[in-house]
Amino acid sequence: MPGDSTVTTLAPVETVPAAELVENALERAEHAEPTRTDAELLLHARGDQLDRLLSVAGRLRDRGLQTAGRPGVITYSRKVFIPLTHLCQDRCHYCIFVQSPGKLQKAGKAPYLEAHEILDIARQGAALGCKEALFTLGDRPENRWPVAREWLDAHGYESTLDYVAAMSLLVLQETGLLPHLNPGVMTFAELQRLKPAAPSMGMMLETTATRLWSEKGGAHYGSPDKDPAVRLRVIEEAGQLQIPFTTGVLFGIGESYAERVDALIALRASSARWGHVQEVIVQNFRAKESTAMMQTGDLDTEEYAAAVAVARLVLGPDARLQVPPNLTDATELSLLVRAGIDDWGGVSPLTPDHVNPERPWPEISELARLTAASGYTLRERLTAHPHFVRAGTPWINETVLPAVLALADEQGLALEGMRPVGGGAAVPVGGSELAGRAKLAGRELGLRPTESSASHPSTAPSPMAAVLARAEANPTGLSDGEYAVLLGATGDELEALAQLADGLRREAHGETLSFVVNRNIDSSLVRERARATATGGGLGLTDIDELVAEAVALGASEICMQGPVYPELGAHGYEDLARRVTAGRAGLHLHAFRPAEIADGAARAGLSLDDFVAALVDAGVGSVPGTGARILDDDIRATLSGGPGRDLTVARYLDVVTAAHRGGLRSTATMVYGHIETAAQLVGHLRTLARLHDETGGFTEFIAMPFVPASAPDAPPHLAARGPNTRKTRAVHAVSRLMLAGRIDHIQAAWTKLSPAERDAVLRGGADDLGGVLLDGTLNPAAGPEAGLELSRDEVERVGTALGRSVWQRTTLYGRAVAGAGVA
Ligand SMILES: O=c1nc2n(C[C@H](O)[C@H](O)[C@H](O)CO)c3cc(O)ccc3cc-2c(=O)[nH]1
Ligand SMILES: C[C@H]1O[C@@H](n2cnc3c(N)ncnc32)[C@H](O)[C@@H]1O
Ligand code: MET
Ligand code: SF4
Repeated sequence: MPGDSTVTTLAPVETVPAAELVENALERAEHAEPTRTDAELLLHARGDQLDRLLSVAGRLRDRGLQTAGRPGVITYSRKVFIPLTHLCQDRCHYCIFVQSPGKLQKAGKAPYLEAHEILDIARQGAALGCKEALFTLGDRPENRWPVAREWLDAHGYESTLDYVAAMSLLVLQETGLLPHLNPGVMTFAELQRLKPAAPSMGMMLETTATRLWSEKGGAHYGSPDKDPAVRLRVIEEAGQLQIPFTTGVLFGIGESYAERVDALIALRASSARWGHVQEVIVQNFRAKESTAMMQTGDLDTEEYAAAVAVARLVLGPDARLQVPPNLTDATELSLLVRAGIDDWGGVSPLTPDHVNPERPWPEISELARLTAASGYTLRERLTAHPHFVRAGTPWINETVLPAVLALADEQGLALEGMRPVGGGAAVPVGGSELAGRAKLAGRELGLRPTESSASHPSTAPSPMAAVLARAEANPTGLSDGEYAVLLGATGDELEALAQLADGLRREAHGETLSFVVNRNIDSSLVRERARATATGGGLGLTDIDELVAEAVALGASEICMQGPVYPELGAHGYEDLARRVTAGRAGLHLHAFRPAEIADGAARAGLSLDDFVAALVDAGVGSVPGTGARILDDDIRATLSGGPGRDLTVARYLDVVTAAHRGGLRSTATMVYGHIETAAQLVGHLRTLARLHDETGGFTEFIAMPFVPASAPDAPPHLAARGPNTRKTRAVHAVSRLMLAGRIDHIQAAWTKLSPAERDAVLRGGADDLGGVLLDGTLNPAAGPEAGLELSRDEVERVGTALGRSVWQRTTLYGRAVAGAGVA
C-alpha cells in the first residue's frame, strides 16, 4: 500500500561482467541482432563502452527512419491528458496517480471526470493545436470501490470501460481530438468495443518478472492487473484485433537485467506476430514522495541510456522507440537521442503528466531546440503512427478514420499548425486563440461547468459537414486529409458532394455531353500469319486493315489500340502496327499503346523513351491511353499484378507519361479504385496526376475505373470479391472533379465498367464525357476485350436528354468532330 515502508523492490544485485565480455558483445552487436545473453551484457555498458553502444543503436535508428521515409525526424504528439478516474483496483507501489475514495472525497473530487469537464480540457487543448486526447485512468475501480460502482450506475454506464468508450466518442465528435486509450487491462470484447472509438490504444507491459507481482514486497504485489501473463494476453489480443498499439517497459521497479531483456524480447515477438506495436516506450521509474517505493533509487542516466540502446538493438531499426522527455533532465536528453529513440511520446502544452506530475514536460519549443541540438528535427505526429494512418482500415476503424485523415499530412504525420475543430477537421492555429500556457495559468482545468452540447452529441456537426462546408467555399483548396474525408460521404452528404462536383462540371462545360466515335483493337491479338476467322484466335495484319477500314466507313475518328505487341512482329512491331493503321488515312486519330507497352517498345527498339516517342509520332500515333495507372503506389501495383517487378514502378510509369507529353503525345489519365487502396492513397494518386499535369499540361481527360476482379487475373484470389459500390463510385468521381478542377477539366464516365444507373449518377456528379462509343461493327467481334460493347448515337442522345445536356461528338483531343460523319 502507498506509504507502507516495509515494501522492498526485490531488485537483485547485478554482478558486473568482465569488460572484455561486454567488449565482445559490442563487437557482435555491430553486425547482428544481439542474442539474449549479449543483450544482457550490453545493459552493463558504461563509459566508452556505452559510447560505442549508443552509436550502434543510433545508426540503427537512423536506418529505420530512412526506411520510413523521414530521415532525421523525431516525433511527438501534441496532446491533452484526461485522467478519467484516479480510482483503481490495483495498488502499484510506485504509483502516485492512484487515489483512494477517502482522499478524493477530502479533496472534494468526484470519482470520475464528468463529460463537460472532459470536453473542457479537450476544447482548450484543441485551441492550442493539440490533436490527441490521452485517456489514462485507474484499472476497473468498480471491482474494488463501491463509490465507483455507484457513480457508474447513477450515470448509466455498465463499467469504467463502457464510460471510456462513450467519452472517447464524445471527444472525437465534439472536438475532433483523436483519443488514445490507456485504461489498463482490457478483455478481448472490450478491445473490440473500443476500437471504433479511438485510432490507437496502449498499455505498458512494464515487466515480465512475475515475481514482482506474486511475491510480497514486489512493486506489483496486490495488483491483479499487473500479472505479466495477463498483460501479454492483452497485447496479443490487441494484435489479433489489428489495433495500433503503444506498449513498453517500465525499468527500475525491481527487475533484473535479464528480466529487462526478457520483456523487450516478449514485445518484439508480439510485434512480429501481429504488426500492431506502433511504438515501444522505455520508461524509467521515478520514485515519488509518499509512495511505498519512495526510497527506491531512480535509474541512473547511464544505466537508462544503455537500456534504451539495448531496446533499439533488440527491437530493430523499424521499431518506433519512445522515451518520455519529462522523465529525464533536459541536459541528459541528448544521451537518449544518441541511444536510438525516434519519439518523445505525448507532450502537452496544457495539462500536466498526471502520472508524473512533479515532472513537467519541456515546452514544445524547447523540445524542438533540444532535438535540433542533437542533430534531429522535431515533427508532430498523431496518436496513431504514420504507418497506420497511411494504411487506414483495417487498422483504424472507419468511424474514426475521417477524423484522423483530417489532421494528417501526406506522410501520415500531423498537419502542424492546424487544430481540430468541433465536429472534426482542422483550421490553422493562430491569432488570439493561441493563448499558450500563460493565459490558462491559474484556471482550474476541467472543473468549470460549460454550456457545451455534451448531452446532445448527436446534434453536433459531423466532421464531414465541416469539410463539406470548406469544400463549398474552396473546392480545390482542401488538404489531402480533407479530400480523403469526403471520399467517405454517404446519404445527404454524398448528395451535397455530388452537387458541388456537378456545379464545377457545369462551370467548365455548360450543359453538354461529349463522346468520341472509335473502335478498340487489342494489339496483343495481332499475329502476322493468323486470321481470326480462320483460327478462332488472333488477328492477322489484313484483319487490322479491314477493321480499320470498316471503322472509318462507320464514322470513327479514332482507333484505340492497346496491348503488348507480339514479339514475332519484330523489334519495331509497335511502330509498324501504328503505321499500318494510319498510313494513307489522314484524319484518323490513332490513340495507342499504354505506358507499359511504350516502355517495352523502347526497350525492344533499343531506343530511349524520348526517341521511341518520336518514332511513334512518326508512325502516326496521335495520343496515348494513360491506362495501367492502377493506383500510383508501388505496393499496390505489386499486389494487383501478382508480385513485385511485374508492373512498371510508379517512377517508371510517370517517366513514360512525361516522355510522351514531352514528345507531343497527349494522354488520358486513369485510376482503378475499389480494391485495396486506402482513401489516402487514392487522394495521393489524384495529387500525383494533378502535379504531373501542372508540369506538362499533357492530360486530356481523367477516367476513374472501378476495379473489376475478372480483369485483374494476376491479383491474389482474396481480391476476387473486391470492387467498389455505387456510393464509392459516386464519391470518387465527385472528389476527382474537385481535385482536378482547373487542371484536368474533362472527366469521363467509364460506361463500359459502370451500370447504366451508375453511369448517369457520375454524369450528374462530376463527369462530363462518355468517352468512346466503341463501334462494334460486323467484321470481328473478338477484336478486343470490349468487343460487343457499343453505344449507339440514339443511346447517347437518350442519356444526354435525360441529363438535360446537348450531346456533341468530339475528336480524341476534344476538338469538334467533322460534322456529318456517320455514327452507327
Ligand atoms: O503523459 C503520459 N503519457 C503516457 N502515454 C501516452 C503517450 O505519451 C502518447 O501520448 C500516446 O502513446 C500516443 O502516442 C502512454 C500511452 C500508452 O499507451 C501507454 C503508456 C503511456 C504512458 C504515459 C505516461 O506515463 N505519461
Ligand atoms: C502511465 C504509465 O506510467 C507508468 N508509471 C506509473 N508510475 C510511474 C512512476 N512512478 N514512474 C514512472 N512511470 C510510472 C506505468 O507504467 C503506467 O502504465
Ligand atoms: N492503470 C493503467 C495501467 O497501469 C493506466 C496507466 S497508470 C495510470 O496500465
Ligand atoms: S499504475 Fe495504473 S494500475 Fe497501477 S495503481 Fe497506478 S493507476 Fe492503478
